[in-house]
Amino acid sequence: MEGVDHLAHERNKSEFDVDAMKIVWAGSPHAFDVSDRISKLVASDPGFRKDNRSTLSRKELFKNTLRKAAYAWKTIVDLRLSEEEAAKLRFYVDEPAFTDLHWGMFIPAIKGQGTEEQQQKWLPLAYKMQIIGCYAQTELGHGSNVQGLETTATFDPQTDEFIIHSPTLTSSKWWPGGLGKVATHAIAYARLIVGGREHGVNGFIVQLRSLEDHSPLLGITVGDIGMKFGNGAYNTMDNGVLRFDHVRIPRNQMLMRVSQVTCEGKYKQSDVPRQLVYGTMVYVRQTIVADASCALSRAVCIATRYSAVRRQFGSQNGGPETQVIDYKTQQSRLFPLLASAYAFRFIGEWLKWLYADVTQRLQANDFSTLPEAHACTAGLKSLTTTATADGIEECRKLCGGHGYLCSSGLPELFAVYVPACTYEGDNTVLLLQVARFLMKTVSQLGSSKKPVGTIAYMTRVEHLMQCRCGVQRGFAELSVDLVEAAVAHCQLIVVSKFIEKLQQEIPGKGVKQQLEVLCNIYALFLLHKHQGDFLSTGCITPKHAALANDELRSLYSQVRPNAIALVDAFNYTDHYLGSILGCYDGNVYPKLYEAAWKDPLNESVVPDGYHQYIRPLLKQEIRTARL
Ligand SMILES: CCCCCCCC/C=C\CCCCCCCCCCC/C=C/C(=O)SCCNC(=O)CCNC(=O)[C@H](O)C(C)(C)COP(=O)(O)OP(=O)(O)OC[C@H]1O[C@@H](n2cnc3c(N)ncnc32)[C@H](O)[C@@H]1OP(=O)(O)O
Ligand SMILES: Cc1cc2nc3c(=O)[nH]c(=O)nc-3n(C[C@H](O)[C@H](O)[C@H](O)COP(=O)(O)OP(=O)(O)OC[C@H]3O[C@@H](n4cnc5c(N)ncnc54)[C@H](O)[C@@H]3O)c2cc1C
Repeated sequence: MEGVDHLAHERNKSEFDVDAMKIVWAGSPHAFDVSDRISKLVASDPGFRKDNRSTLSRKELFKNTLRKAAYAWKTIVDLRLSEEEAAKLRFYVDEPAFTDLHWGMFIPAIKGQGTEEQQQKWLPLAYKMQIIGCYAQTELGHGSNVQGLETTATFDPQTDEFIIHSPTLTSSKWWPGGLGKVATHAIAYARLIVGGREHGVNGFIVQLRSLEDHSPLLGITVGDIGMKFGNGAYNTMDNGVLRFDHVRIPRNQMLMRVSQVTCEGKYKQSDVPRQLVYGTMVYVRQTIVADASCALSRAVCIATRYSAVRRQFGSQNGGPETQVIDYKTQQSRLFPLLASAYAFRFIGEWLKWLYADVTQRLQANDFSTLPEAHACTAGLKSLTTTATADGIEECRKLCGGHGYLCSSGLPELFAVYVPACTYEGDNTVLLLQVARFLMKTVSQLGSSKKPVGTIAYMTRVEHLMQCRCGVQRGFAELSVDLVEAAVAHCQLIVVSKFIEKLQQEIPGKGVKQQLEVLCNIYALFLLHKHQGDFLSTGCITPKHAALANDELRSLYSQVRPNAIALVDAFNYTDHYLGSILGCYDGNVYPKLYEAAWKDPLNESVVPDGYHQYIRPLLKQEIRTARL
């Protein structure tokens, strides 16, 4: 039935003020207002239609993305949207594009690693999109090992230029988004060579394509690396390959905040740490953490609404069957994900604060919190993206067979999201960085350097002092355990920050109580999942483990009447969700039925290929049967 809210009875059950929860989710009344306005603007504009992505060929898909990006830019300019509104527009347009790398990495790299002069020259062009940039770091042979990159940038004092060169096949740049077909410029990372001496990897602004006709400049070979996982999904992005054949660029196109090369060919290092060359990655990891809650909450919203619509078994005297959301097993898989979505929302907020704080300190030449910021961004990026990718897949399974249909929105969401476990640092490689930071902290326990911030708890964990000799046995040998320790450390941060959030004043009837329930679910579910570790280390007794389990069951019952309202609080439009199973009104079956008939395969009753392949088969069977 059109216009009927099939989930109204669920909404009526809720015990808290959903509008107040929407503000908590958005971060502030202002953030809610911007998000609400822009999401409706995108949803109501046919120019941002996205329901046909999975049926387009790669070429059609890519051209459509170019159109959308241009249309989005025109909307931003025509409506004079603020930076915050433009970022929201990008979010709700919901289509990875070259613009992500331009705004998300190229511009931040110039801001973070360029001198004042370089920023003044390049940023105005980039802000107006008169040049389009990408971030070309990864090569065919090396991604994680940044120091292993092979591209060279050799200074030529005769001409005051750098010669950028790809000496081997494996030095070809490989993966950068936006590079394949669009970017006019790249921040290319290369080994700096001055006067025959190497000075590590640095970033260089290199023009790739003509600003007149888009053809590659002399010495540049560039193209797309090909189809990626899933239909639609990340194939809207032109991840590229790039080779340099002795490409010359002016000296002042080396990003010179961290180190400089003079026209006489002198190499100088600033008094800022070399690791700032990696600063753009820290920035993006922080944004990826903030984004994880969006992707997970979207999947959870779909699975929760559908679980309330779907009924299987349990009919009594001809009455309705049981809603699958009422099965305890369904709740035990779904509600921890709902709790995780909220937990990641708050950890994303906190990390944003931490990043702003470290940025401010760096500007004042205080580098003391950089290692912690690196460990937090790396570790939380790893934790939240792994949990989100796994969570989206679990939501697909929670939706049974219909979850496997593209119209559920879940296959594409998974395919778009899962590379987040790899890009901006492979998740295991990043956890090893956290482990290294933790072990460094352990080695300093007992010295005058007291751990602060997220590692302050270490002074209270006495047995860590005894661990020190164990780690000396070899980091690599113990790396599997160290990675587990790194995850545990990051989980502790997530739980602590959720608890801290609850210590703040949170207005709205019942809102805080709901968040307390979710926080307890998040923490107790972890305890339950890892009870073997907790028991074997004597942190809990079997009685504690059993109590935790009982408490979890009770918490799930408390969430149940509020589940639909808790996902309504994400305030997602049907356009953004892109899912028949997750539609607001819960009118799933008629919509699924209608959508099936719109599939291109159903355009004709008899399929193309019938005369060529089906009919001859059938005729052959008849002949065989007659024999
Ligand atoms: C539709 C159109 C709309 C238009 C709308 C327009 C408006 C739009 C507005 C906004 C849109 C914005 C959208 C943004 C979205 C962004 C999308 C992003 C997409 C992502 C695409 C992907 C990009 C990439 O993948 S880029 C490549 C990333 N590569 C990696 O991450 C490589 C991983 N490897 C490393 O990071 C390192 O090599 C390493 C850390 C693993 C090891 O490095 P190494 O040099 O070997 O270092 P090591 O010896 O281990 O350590 C030396 C010491 O340095 C410390 N350290 C390491 N890294 C860092 C760091 N980053 N910061 C600080 N310190 C670091 C390390 O701990 C060591 O310290 P110690 O004290 O010596 O122990
Ligand atoms: C969709 C997508 C978009 C991307 N966009 C960009 C971009 O815009 N710009 C850009 O420069 N790059 C980009 N990349 C590249 C990306 O950053 C790298 O792929 C990523 O950093 C992982 O590096 P790798 O491919 O070298 O993996 P590898 O390091 O080869 O990883 C392979 C395996 O080895 C393991 N491994 C590696 N090193 C260690 C170690 N020290 N100890 C233990 N295990 C280890 C890993 O855990 C993994 O299991 C993109 C990648 C993808 C998938």
